Amino acid sequence: MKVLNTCYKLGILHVTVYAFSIENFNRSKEEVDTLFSLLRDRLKFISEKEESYARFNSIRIKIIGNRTMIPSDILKDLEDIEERTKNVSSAKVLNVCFPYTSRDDIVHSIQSIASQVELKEIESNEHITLETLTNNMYMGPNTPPLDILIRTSGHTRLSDFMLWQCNYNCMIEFVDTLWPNFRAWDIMSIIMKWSYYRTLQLEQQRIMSNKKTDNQKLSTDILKELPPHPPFASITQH
Ligand SMILES: CC(C)=CCC/C(C)=C/CC/C(C)=C/COP(=O)(O)OP(=O)(O)O
Repeated sequence: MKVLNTCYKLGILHVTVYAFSIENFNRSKEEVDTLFSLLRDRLKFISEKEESYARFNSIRIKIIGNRTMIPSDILKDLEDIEERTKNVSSAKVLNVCFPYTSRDDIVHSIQSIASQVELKEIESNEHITLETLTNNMYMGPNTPPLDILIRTSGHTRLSDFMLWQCNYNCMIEFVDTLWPNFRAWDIMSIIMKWSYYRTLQLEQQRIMSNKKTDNQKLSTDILKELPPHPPFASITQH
């Protein structure tokens, strides 16, 4: 909640967490059963304690992923939370990926498009476009672009998370911190870093559009005009 609140306070209204991957079903039955029973307890707690629920009340919670894989009692509780938070007045969204993998998301998107049109129309290719694929992902249409993807725990792999959404400008940040130790400051330092690089990028674009000189001179000019490296860079390098 602290990380989430920091994001919302800094104006990041869409936050997505990878709660459980489809691959996680391959862990031992004992581990999967334990995780699901933890989830059952937690869901019961959220539903029973109005006070706890109220903390979530201004946040729209969406379940992103393959619902056919969720046990029916858990799915019912999750959809109940989705329903109760669907019309919240604020624009804050928490996407919970459960159970999810990007490749399943992409297959689901294509299947969803195929179910909407005749097979012979699909053959003409006009229905499979960047836009239709994006709009039919589990996140649904009108989802803002992904700006920052953070992988905790020191692993430098994405474990099949948001591959489609990692577009040209997305910053991917790998941190050594384990998720239970991840604090508001960790998210703040990453956002400051992103904000610096984004400013840099926009500044480069501005300078490029203002200058009509040769490329060699252009890169020297840009270097001279850019702001100095931020003091917080050393903090993000553990
Ligand atoms: C109550 C509840 C549902 C708890 C879920 C806890 C849990 C298993 C979280 C996993 C989160 C996740 C999908 C991490 C991806 O990396 P990974 O470590 O799974 O990927 P890897 O296989 O690439 O290491």
